[in-house]
Amino acid sequence: MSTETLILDGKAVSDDLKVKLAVKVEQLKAKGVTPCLATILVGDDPASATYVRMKGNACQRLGIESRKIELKASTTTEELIAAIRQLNEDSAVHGILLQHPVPHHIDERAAFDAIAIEKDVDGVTTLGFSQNAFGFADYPSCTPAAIIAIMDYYKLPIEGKHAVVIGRSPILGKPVSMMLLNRNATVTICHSKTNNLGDIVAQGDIVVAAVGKPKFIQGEWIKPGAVVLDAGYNKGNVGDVDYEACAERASAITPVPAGVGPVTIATLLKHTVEAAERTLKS
Ligand SMILES: Nc1nc2c(c(=O)[nH]1)N[C@@H](CN(C=O)c1ccc(C(=O)N[C@@H](CCC(=O)O)C(=O)O)cc1)CN2
Repeated sequence: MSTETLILDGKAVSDDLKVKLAVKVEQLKAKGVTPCLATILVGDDPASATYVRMKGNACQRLGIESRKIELKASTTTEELIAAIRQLNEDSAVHGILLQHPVPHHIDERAAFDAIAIEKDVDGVTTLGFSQNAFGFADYPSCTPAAIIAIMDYYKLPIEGKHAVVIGRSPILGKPVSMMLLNRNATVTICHSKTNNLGDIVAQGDIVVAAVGKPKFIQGEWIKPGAVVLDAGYNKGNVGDVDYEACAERASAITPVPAGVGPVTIATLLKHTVEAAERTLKS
């Protein structure tokens, strides 16, 4: 790795966010409101169970209530939607998180869209996505928001830069592309059918890896001085970026672990606290 390369420390960014959140949680509690996040886990995917547990633990550490809903793998779309509607109606619940992915037989889009917009702290509904695309979402999707938060924390410029996003998922590649566009970057979105991927990545001043394939982004693709953000969370805590090789050329890079991941969780907590604050205003 070049000695010049800045390691973008997600733990530092998330700790900074959490310090501010702890104050807000205390203020809310003094007013009789305990922020509450309901997490829904369907089935028994061990990685998903780990992520949900991490979210619950993070809530607990900050004094946010977390309510864990665990549904069996055979749950139908209708049953899942009924559970979500119950949480929509529960005034003690401020945010709802449905862990992705759900088992294949479930219509995940329909389930996401059953979440009331004011409780969509994970930014997964079609309406939330659209609001984010227009640039006025209360709760943009958490990993995209985490990527922007890391860039802002380190004062890395976005405006005028060419951002290359690899991945087009509805909770990551697409929303982060819109957020970068709304910050006046020129955005290229690449995906599994993109020809000459390496040549396109090599044009990026900012490279966001959200492809879901371990060590997929090669060092020789990276333009010298580019900022590399790795949103990958593959098995064994391996990112989408070949870290050592990319760090040789990048001016700044997020590691995995301790890069985008912790900020994603802190962002979810931030949105939950904001949702609780909004109930006092309405
Ligand atoms: N409904 C959602 N589902 C999923 C999302 C999401 O944002 N909303 N994102 C991913 C997984 N994910 C959160 O759910 C997630 C993955 C990894 C981490 C993280 O902090 N990882 C650590 C390493 C893990 C560890 O310490 O054991 C790190 O990078 O340092 C956070 C969130 C898919 N599903």
